[in-house]
Amino acid sequence: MKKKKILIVENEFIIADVLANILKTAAYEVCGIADSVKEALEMVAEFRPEFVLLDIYLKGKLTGIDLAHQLTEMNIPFIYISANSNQKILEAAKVTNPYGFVIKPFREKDVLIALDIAVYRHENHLETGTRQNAVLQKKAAEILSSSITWESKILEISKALQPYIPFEFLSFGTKQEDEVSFYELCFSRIGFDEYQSMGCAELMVVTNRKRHELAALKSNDPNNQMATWYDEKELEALLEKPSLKKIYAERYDLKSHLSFPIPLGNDKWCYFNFYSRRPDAYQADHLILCNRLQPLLITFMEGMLQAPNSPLATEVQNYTVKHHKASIEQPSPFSGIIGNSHLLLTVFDHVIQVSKSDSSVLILGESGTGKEKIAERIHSLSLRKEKPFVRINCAALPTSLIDSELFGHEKGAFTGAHERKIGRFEQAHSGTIFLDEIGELPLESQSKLLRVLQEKEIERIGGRVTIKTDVRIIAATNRDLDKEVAEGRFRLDLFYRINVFPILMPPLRERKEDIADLAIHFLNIYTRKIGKNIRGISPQVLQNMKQYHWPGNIRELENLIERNVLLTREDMINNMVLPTQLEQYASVIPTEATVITMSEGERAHILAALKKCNGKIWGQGGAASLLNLPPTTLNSKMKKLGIRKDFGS
Ligand SMILES: Nc1ncnc2c1ncn2[C@@H]1O[C@H](COP(=O)(O)OP(=O)(O)OP(=O)(O)O)[C@@H](O)[C@H]1O
Repeated sequence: MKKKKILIVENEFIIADVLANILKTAAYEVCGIADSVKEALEMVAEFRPEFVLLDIYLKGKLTGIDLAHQLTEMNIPFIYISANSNQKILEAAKVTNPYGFVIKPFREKDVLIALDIAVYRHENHLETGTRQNAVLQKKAAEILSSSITWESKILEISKALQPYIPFEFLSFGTKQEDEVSFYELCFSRIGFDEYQSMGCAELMVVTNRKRHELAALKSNDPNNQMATWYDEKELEALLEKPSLKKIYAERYDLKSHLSFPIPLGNDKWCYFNFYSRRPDAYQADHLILCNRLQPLLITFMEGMLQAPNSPLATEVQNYTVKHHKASIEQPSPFSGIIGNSHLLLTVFDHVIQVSKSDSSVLILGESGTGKEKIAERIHSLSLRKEKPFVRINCAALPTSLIDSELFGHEKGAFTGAHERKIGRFEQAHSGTIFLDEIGELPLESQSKLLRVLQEKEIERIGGRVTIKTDVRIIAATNRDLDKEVAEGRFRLDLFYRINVFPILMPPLRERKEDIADLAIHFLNIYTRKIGKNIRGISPQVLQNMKQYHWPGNIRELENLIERNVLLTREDMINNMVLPTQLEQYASVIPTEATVITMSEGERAHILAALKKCNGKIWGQGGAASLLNLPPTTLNSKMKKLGIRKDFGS
């Protein structure tokens, strides 16, 4: 095997020397030792290391964290080796997404295991990248050769990008050349595979503006020539002036943005402008991805220039887009998993992205958010779908039985082992094992599990032979594993090994738009099961359900619907007792003991804030900042609650 080239960035000579010796003995190639960011960058340029081990404090003003950001942009993986325990610095280091973290003083073993895990994770990352490119290339060729309309082709390529660059809204357009020409095509995501399209004609109707007015607004947008991302704050700053982007952001409640320009030759440019409702959907990683995808998209757009009726080649002014909704031709891979909120759609995108690979997946989220459901779906969409899916709940087994449950035992291995037992890993051979509640696994079993993951072989308890296993790992936990690692209850090396592809399940209170659909879904299930004829749930009950905070998430909602189906005597659920949150509102609304609904409480709260700010919403001293809400969210809440800007209602 080729020796991996490693650069050490460490200002303490003795430690650097010890590290170099450890690495050389383990057959790594140390291509240099730098003691400052400046020197490190020179060595990176000269030797192109495959990995960097870096300390946080170095010679000079710049730190290892500054270097880490640059390494990310150059796509060079790194591991921190540091004695720093300052929480703020550790947080800043974590944001740079290292491949590992070794704490000083370290043992030889710590460094080698961290490197081993980092190499595994990076290879996984590269494999995913190569696969992504191959998949996209194939997809782009299929789209180009298909006989669908021009705008459908743009939609299809945007959809193909969705798993890699997530968006709830996308505008595709050309650079604004003059005051008259104007070309924009927008897609708003309304379901997993459902998008609503808008062309120039619709934009004119929706915004109540003429073409030249839209053109003037668009000319206020910056013409980036490189992919650029904007988080919530940066987007707010970008949208201070009236512009087309501002209209989109306000109308669709968009919080972050990534502009991805594609050069078409002769100083012509087109743009894929991605927007998300999440404030932090785009990061530096996306710029690397854009860089990688740009050649592919240039080829695609060149193909599109040749396509019949290409608005890029013909007179743009004559072009209008028919309003259409993307049709769903195939059954959704997520049927049975209810919800259309953008947070859940992001989870679906991640599932699609990871399911075909063999990467380990770590599903994080509160209890009852659907982690197991997602784990099953990853398996059923994977190439292992015909093979076993074996679930084990690490919290449900007594410590003494975990090892024999996971790895099996031989007859007579311990008192009570009357028969040979095949463990779950063996049962899952060539399939998937789902380690639920992995955060509960005792430390001793964690070491054994790590060994199995590294060596891909197991030994039954009391057995002498090693058995090869080929098992894909999906783990889930509702614990904060970072904290568990920090407090010594979870092994750092195991954490890095399983945390290759994290998927975060949103709590129900953050996707309230899914509550009504879920409630109806469970109502249908339980009326059928229990044999009652209940037509629906009253709007008022649904409204109250939306105000509730659902600590038990979907499981709690499911149980509540089941109970209400049992209890209801009418043909409609008109009453539902929910644990109240009224105490929370009591301090906000100083009325007598009058019971008010949640929306009344929200309305009173907003009105009070508007009054205090004299009706000002945006900027400093505005109601939005007082309520700690983005102004766009406050605006849409006001619209929903029927509060006018002059704060009448
Ligand atoms: N989006 C969804 N649509 C329909 N049913 C769902 C959805 N998400 C979860 N459920 C249902 O909610 C219940 C809880 O889901 P699940 O067991 O997957 O959650 P979990 O996060 O694994 O919980 P725990 O951490 O407690 O094990 C299950 O009955 C599951 O079928």
